[in-house]
Amino acid sequence: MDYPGNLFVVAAPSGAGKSSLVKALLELDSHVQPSVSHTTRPPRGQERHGREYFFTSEQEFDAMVAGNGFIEWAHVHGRRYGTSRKSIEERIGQGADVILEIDFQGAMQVKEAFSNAVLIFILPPSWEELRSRLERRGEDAPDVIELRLKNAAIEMAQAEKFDFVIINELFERALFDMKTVVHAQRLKYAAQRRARADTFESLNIV
Ligand SMILES: Nc1ncnc2c1ncn2[C@@H]1O[C@H](COP(=O)(O)OP(=O)(O)OP(=O)(O)O)[C@@H](O)[C@H]1O
Ligand SMILES: Nc1nc2c(ncn2[C@@H]2O[C@H](COP(=O)(O)O)[C@@H](O)[C@H]2O)c(=O)[nH]1
Repeated sequence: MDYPGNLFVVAAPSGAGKSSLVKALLELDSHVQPSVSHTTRPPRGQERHGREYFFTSEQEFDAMVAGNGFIEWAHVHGRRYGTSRKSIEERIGQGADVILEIDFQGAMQVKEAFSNAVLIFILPPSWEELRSRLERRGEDAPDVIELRLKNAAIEMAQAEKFDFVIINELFERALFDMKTVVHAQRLKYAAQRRARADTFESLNIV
């Protein structure tokens, strides 16, 4: 199905900075809307239901899976996370651009279902910096940080399957790269739609 809005998917190992980059992009570009995922993990710190995530029970999550309620879902760091089908299809159907912050397994599922989706992978500049960002963030217990670093190796091996890879060393540089990808996709999509409309017109197809 062809939707008028664009779908952007941002994945990265935990701590690489994807939430910070997406937040900054949303502040600069009011046409891009965030997606709020469902998760079975408990809230951290100041997180609120419906803002960072919809925090759901295992049973609620099972029911959404059974009802085909997710465009993608995956086990990540021992919990389940998923993106609501209804919310995404409604918004891109109305012409909004939606950005998903999800893991690589989910990103691959999105590309299968939405071939026009643009997949962006964020890499940290080094392992030392990734560890230090997770530690400085101060939101995860040491054993959780170790698990996230272990999973990071598996996740980073998937980077080459993405359309774009951005290295988040200098934050402003990485943000500029992400903005460029978003704008380029809009221009490309608009040009494709115009070319198709022109062809239809010249062939007298309504
Ligand atoms: N370019 C950067 N330089 C230095 N610190 C950064 C940079 N980008 C992000 N950070 C910091 O690194 C930490 C991790 O960033 P963030 O929470 O955005 O990561 P994430 O990839 O979204 O992680 P998760 O998947 O666990 O949510 C935060 O404290 C953030 O302020
Ligand atoms: N496949 C999906 N992955 C998701 C989704 N929402 C978030 N995530 C990823 O989970 C990890 C951990 O997130 P955290 O908030 O617990 O630190 C991170 O890589 C997210 O990108 C989703 O809907 N689907």
